[in-house]
Amino acid sequence: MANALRTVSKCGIAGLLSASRHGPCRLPHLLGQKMTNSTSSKVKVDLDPTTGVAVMCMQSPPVNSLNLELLTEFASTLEKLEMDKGCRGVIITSSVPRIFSAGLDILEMFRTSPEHCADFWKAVQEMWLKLYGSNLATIAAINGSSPAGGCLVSMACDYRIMADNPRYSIGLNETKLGIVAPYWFRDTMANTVGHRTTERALGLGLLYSPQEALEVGLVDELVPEDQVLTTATQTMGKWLAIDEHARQVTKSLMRKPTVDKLLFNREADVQNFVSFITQDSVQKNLGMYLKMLKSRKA
Ligand SMILES: CCCCC/C=C/C(=O)SCCNC(=O)CCNC(=O)[C@H](O)C(C)(C)COP(=O)(O)OP(=O)(O)OC[C@H]1O[C@@H](n2cnc3c(N)ncnc32)[C@H](O)[C@@H]1OP(=O)(O)O
Repeated sequence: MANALRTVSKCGIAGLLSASRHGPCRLPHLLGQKMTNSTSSKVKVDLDPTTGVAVMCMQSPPVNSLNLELLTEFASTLEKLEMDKGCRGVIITSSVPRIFSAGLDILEMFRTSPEHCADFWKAVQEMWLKLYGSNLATIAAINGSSPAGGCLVSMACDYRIMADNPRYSIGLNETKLGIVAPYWFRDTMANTVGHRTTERALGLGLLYSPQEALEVGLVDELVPEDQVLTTATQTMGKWLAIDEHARQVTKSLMRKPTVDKLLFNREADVQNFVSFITQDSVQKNLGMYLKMLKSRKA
């Protein structure tokens, strides 16, 4: 156990698990790797070496939809920060005006091959495992709308600060697309807002206004739009003031059972996703939803 707890500080909750079941955590080449500032095409990283706080900014216009490329970059960026001894906390935000993330990129799931759907879903799993299981203190600076997969990213952080703008919304609206949020989306929400609120939110595919999201506990704080990032930076100070080992082990105690559920069933979850999403009726629903998105513009 002592070894396992030491491993958690390098590899996150998934690392704790892989250390106990499968030997040391994956990607050993990243151990000790330093990451200061980087601008890959879809994720910009700015690590302040004096505070150890990195800002990870999604920059994939028009709506930061989580496609295979963005998901892969997101996960690998987070992994590098996790391994960087100079990094202790990450703030996740967006550079796209009015949008945090439009959620999973529907075009990755619409009329694509089963093989592509499987690759895409593995990338969604990987992003969530890395973020929900991260040892770093994580704060979502939600500076725009955040439906479905965008809400998942927010909920996977330790703390959520949202811009107080009634035009923005956040929630798991999958049923509105005629699709079903998988159990680990549900679990992440239930761990955040409780079972009954999740049941209602998922059943009705609710997108909450920031004020409603605050009332149900889906976000922790609302601030004026121009103060989202500064508030996130100040709040990060509080998380980093806690003894690091105590904070990490506590986070692991809270999240590990949820992480483990997926970690031990990844392949079955991929198969479930592929057989669900490739059904004609589901494809028809996605097609209608895409059409609706486009017709709103006309
Ligand atoms: C077992 C299955 C489980 C699967 C779990 C699924 C999880 C998901 O995340 S599914 C995705 C759910 N997302 C949504 O429902 C959001 C849809 N988008 C919107 O509501 C809006 O686009 C917006 C509020 C995010 C932004 O609105 P606005 O600024 O007015 O921008 P447009 O609507 O004009 O969008 C611009 C452009 O982007 C396309 N688009 C928007 N969202 C997506 C998306 N999630 N995937 C792919 N493409 C998206 C939209 O169609 C427009 O395209 P063009 O008309 O070609 O410009």
